[in-house]
Amino acid sequence: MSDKLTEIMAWKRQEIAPDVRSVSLDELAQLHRALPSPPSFLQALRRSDDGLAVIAEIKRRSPSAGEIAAGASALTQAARYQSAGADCLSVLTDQKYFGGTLSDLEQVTASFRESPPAVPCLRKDFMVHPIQVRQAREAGASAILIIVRALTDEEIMTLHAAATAAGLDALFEIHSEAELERAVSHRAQIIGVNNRDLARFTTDLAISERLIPQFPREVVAISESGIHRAEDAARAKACGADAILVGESLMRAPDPTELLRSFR
Ligand SMILES: O=C(O)c1ccccc1NCC(=O)[C@H](O)[C@H](O)COP(=O)(O)O
Repeated sequence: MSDKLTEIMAWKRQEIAPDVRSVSLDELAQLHRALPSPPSFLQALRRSDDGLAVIAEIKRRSPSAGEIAAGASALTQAARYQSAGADCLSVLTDQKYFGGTLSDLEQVTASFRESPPAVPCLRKDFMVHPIQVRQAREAGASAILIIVRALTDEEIMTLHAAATAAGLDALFEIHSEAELERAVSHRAQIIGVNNRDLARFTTDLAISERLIPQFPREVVAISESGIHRAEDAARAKACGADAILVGESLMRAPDPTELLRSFR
């Protein structure tokens, strides 16, 4: 595992420790039945026009970029993405490294319920325990993130089962062939290639170009990170990506609608 990711994961385990308790699959299934069903993340990624789906990320800062949009309102940004026609949103809920909160996610999903269309939201955080899956479901998320390299197979199995019981999709994030193999062995339906090397903070779309053609046919393929312009999106599409996940360039764009259109 990379140094920064090791540091973030260690912090995350420490941060959630006070909230950790046993969370059964029954409890999550009951919660799922009690709450309104979130819109499907998986379905939104499978565009009927065969175009590239866009997952637009709300991200105020990051370890690699530093401040991106300090103090930006998650609600305002979500409304901009919604009117720009984003297929899904990714809402960073980690405070320490990314400046996000769970409350951002709650507010965004509530605003979509009040003013449709309800755009499916990924809880973008460093998941280590089913309690975070419960929080994600309560906050109105449609999906959670599973970073393959950061977790043991047992942890992945537990998180995946928890997500399924709670009615959430799981985005498996990978950066190598070995991680792809692990994601496939867990029957991942959605796999994202992170083009960012989390050790050196360089991004290289060639990682998507190498890995996505090796995906099983039925898996939804996402190219993540370092997508700034139409040509980057075209490269992702050309290697077989169904969707792209874009943070920094959309957060910095004076007009996300125009940039998002250019990606398609
Ligand atoms: O972005 C980082 O610096 C980072 C560092 C350590 C762990 C994860 C990190 N990023 C998470 C992401 O996956 C990106 O936010 C996402 O793919 C969007 O990337 P970008 O379009 O380049 O902002």
